Amino acid sequence: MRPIDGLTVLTAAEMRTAEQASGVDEAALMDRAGAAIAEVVRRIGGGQEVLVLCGPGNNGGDGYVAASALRQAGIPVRVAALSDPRTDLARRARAGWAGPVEPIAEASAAPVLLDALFGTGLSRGLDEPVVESLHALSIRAVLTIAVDLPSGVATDSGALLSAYPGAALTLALGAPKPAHLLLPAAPLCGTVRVLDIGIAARSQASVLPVASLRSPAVDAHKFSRGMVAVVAGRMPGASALAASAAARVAGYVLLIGSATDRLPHAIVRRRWAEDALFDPRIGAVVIGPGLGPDEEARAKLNAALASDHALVIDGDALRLLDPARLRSRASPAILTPHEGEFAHLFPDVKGSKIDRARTAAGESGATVVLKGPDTIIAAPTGEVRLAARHVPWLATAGSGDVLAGLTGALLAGPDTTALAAASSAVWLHTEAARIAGPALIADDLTLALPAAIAQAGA
Ligand SMILES: NC(=O)C1=CN([C@@H]2O[C@H](COP(=O)(O)OP(=O)(O)OC[C@H]3O[C@@H](n4cnc5c(N)ncnc54)[C@H](O)[C@@H]3O)[C@@H](O)[C@H]2O)[C@H](O)CC1
Ligand SMILES: [K+]
Repeated sequence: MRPIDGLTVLTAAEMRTAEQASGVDEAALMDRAGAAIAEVVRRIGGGQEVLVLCGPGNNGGDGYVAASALRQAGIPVRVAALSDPRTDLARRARAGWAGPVEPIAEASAAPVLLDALFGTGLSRGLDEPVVESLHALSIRAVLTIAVDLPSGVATDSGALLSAYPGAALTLALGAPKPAHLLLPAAPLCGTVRVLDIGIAARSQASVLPVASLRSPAVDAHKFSRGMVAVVAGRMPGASALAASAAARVAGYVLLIGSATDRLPHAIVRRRWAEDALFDPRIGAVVIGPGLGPDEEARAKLNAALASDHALVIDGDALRLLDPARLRSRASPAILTPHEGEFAHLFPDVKGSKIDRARTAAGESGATVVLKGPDTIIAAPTGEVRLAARHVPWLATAGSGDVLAGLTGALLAGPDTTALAAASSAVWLHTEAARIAGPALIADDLTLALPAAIAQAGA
């Protein structure tokens, strides 16, 4: 049983391909899955009675195998089914279960509820009477565990096809799926752990790994650690937050055109001028936090786009940007839109959150950080990282400005890529929020960054 950080994420179709490519007989895979599920249930169920709910497909098949293994281990276990099994594999698993099978509507509750109704094959919402039984049994259970996925969530989009009571634990088979990470499904999964069933998972998507940062090299100097220019605008507090966050990572932070001097003294200030960005030592420019919507903002964005620098484009600058202008630039760009900004930037891009982020990155040639409780980072290559953790306290003014500054600082650093910089920034941002704790304000995030950076190994 493994935590999901850094693991490859598979869609339902990719899971089927991986299963076929594994060379392992399908029945053997189901036996492994069922045995692994039973082992976890036995360990954490404390010997209490288990009720296994089995659906008609192979998710139900996993349930029958797990029930048989639990019974063999001496755990009291009952099985309730929706209908007879409909796949050969599930029929085989059902045949291996020596006990009775109750109709789900008549089943009485047990302290441990194992939901093996539907997995990756769910194609529509569960029938209403089934939803009602599931809720009634879950309310009376002490512990609800979902096999592979909570029954009712769409594997690839995380959409909720029918109401689900919520599991404490979801045991993902072989690999995490998008629904384990995307809203609204993700919180209904509870803790997600992966059971290894001997499948090699390959795809371009993975769960955001724990950031891995190195301390500065022994011979580091401030410029070799990275120099960031933060372009200020009409609301100086926002760029001050971005610069303050950047200063925790970069060796040198230049704040350009800011009207506030309420800043750490470590941040160097300069007036805005047409040539303000003409400094070859600049490793990345952050533009957007507090920039404003006016002509001056437009001129600053034009200057940033005309420069050779790597860019982090956030906030107000996303309202002014034509993403087509990024295509001709040689240096990387990172866009950090929330859903509203994304819709403004890419009005024709539709699909699941993963599809949209990936298409936008492919079209613009930029790395796209589509922010939200289920932040997704997509690179133009099609690579995608899905954030696994979220701290709701991050929904506060200035939080995005801190992320933009942090992203710029990491992008300006040595030996990195836009995808790596954005990934580490998102991880550090959440970790700083976790450390700052409830009722945080954005300023607290900058103060918590040293501890977050230490957690990332630096
Ligand atoms: N892929 C693997 O490596 C392994 C997967 N295992 C398990 O198998 C399921 C996927 O099984 P599948 O049979 O494809 O799908 P489901 O069990 O999710 O059920 C599909 C079944 O149900 C019908 N159906 C769909 N939606 C509904 C609905 N709302 N109401 C009624 N019926 C519905 C559909 O037509 C199918 O007949 C995967 O999640 C794993 O748990 C293996 O056992 C291990 C290897
Ligand atoms: K399930």
